[in-house]
Amino acid sequence: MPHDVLCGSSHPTAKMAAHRSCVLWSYCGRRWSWVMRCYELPGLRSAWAGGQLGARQLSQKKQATETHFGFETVSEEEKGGKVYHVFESVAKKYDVMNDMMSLGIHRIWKDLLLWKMRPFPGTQLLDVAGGTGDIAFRFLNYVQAQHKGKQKRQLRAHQNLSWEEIAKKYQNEEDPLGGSRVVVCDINKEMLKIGKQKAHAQGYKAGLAWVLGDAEELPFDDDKFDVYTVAFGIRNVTHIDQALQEAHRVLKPGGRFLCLEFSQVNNPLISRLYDLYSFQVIPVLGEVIAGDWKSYQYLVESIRQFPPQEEFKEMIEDAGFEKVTYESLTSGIVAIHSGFKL
Ligand SMILES: COc1cc(O)cc(C/C=C(\C)CC/C=C(\C)CC/C=C(\C)CC/C=C(\C)CC/C=C(\C)CC/C=C(\C)CC/C=C(\C)CC/C=C(\C)CC/C=C(\C)CCC=C(C)C)c1O
Ligand SMILES: C[S@@+](CC[C@H](N)C(=O)[O-])C[C@H]1O[C@@H](n2cnc3c(N)ncnc32)[C@H](O)[C@@H]1O
Repeated sequence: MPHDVLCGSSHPTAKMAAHRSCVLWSYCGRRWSWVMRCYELPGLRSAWAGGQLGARQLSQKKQATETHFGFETVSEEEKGGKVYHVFESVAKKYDVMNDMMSLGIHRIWKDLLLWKMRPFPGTQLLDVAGGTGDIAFRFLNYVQAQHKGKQKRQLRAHQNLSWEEIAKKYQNEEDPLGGSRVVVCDINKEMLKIGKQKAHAQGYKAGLAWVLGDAEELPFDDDKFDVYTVAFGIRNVTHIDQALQEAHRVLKPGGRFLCLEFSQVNNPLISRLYDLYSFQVIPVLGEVIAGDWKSYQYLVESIRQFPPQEEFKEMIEDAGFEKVTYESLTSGIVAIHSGFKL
């Protein structure tokens, strides 16, 4: 019964909670303890139990300072520190964990993000919550390959060049990226440290900068970037609406917002298997590979707290983006949302 009541509610927090309870119902069956945890969300328990105006007003006041960290209710001040600790703790094993958990599928999702972006020569990209640099490295590979292709086509077009002239053209090429640049911005020093080590080991140098910064308060001027990406990052931010407004602020008019994030699975059978896999396998892998069950428990819980495709689309529109669309991948395990600053 509470499930129906919550699903019918129009209050945003209740709507999100209703979504969560739907997810947990389908997974939990008769595991009442999990269902009860849904009602421990900010404000909901008192609104449900009290059912009186006073209690509701009180809970709404509480909502202003409380948020969630996975399935746990924490104060907004606490959340940032807890998220910081998670990524500080997993940084060294982050990349190997992603390959193990997804059997490499996360690489395909990240490639698809780049193919969707189709950066043009000279693109200025800001990759927020960029962590160990996966999106940035893909971007550099893409623009370098694109620039080489363009150079080859230009040379082929000049039929009568001597080999010396061709060699000279290659040697004089000052910028193999054709003016494109990427800034990786992340709040976590340890994640950036691993990213920089990877960049050094893999030979990425030009066109790449690492900046310590908060998605909610970006250390960049207005109208600076052509593209803003955030991959598996926005779910961890305390005030998602603020991060979206910051994305809008730093993009140039005409600039594009692209977000790759976990979303809602749309196939009931896959959803069941995915829930089983998430809750029974991922924390175990976290413990065995990274020696960190809790951080991977947080990962799977935070995925269930994140709004589904349509709701997140509306949040992006509320931040001022236009022509907002999304594409669900792998049955909705993840989705790529896109929007433009016009
Ligand atoms: C702390 O925060 C974080 C830390 C991080 O390291 C990363 C992130 C951000 C996240 C990423 C960058 C991506 C990370 C990727 C994932 C979280 C995984 C996403 C999951 C998938 C792509 C696989 C989805 C799985 C299914 C659709 C269900 C299929 C599952 C099964 C057939 C297994 C069902 C499980 C059970 C019945 C439970 C008992 C099973 C066992 C003990 C055997 C264990 C089996 C395996 C290890 C096989 C694993 C199978 C797959 C990966 C399936 C792949 C197939 C498909 C996609 C169809 C971050 O925030
Ligand atoms: C799951 S990782 C994603 C890393 C990378 N984008 C990828 O796709 O592999 C999430 C990242 O978000 C960062 N993060 C969390 N909260 C943040 C915030 N408020 N501002 C900037 N980065 C944040 C974490 O430090 C972490 O590096």
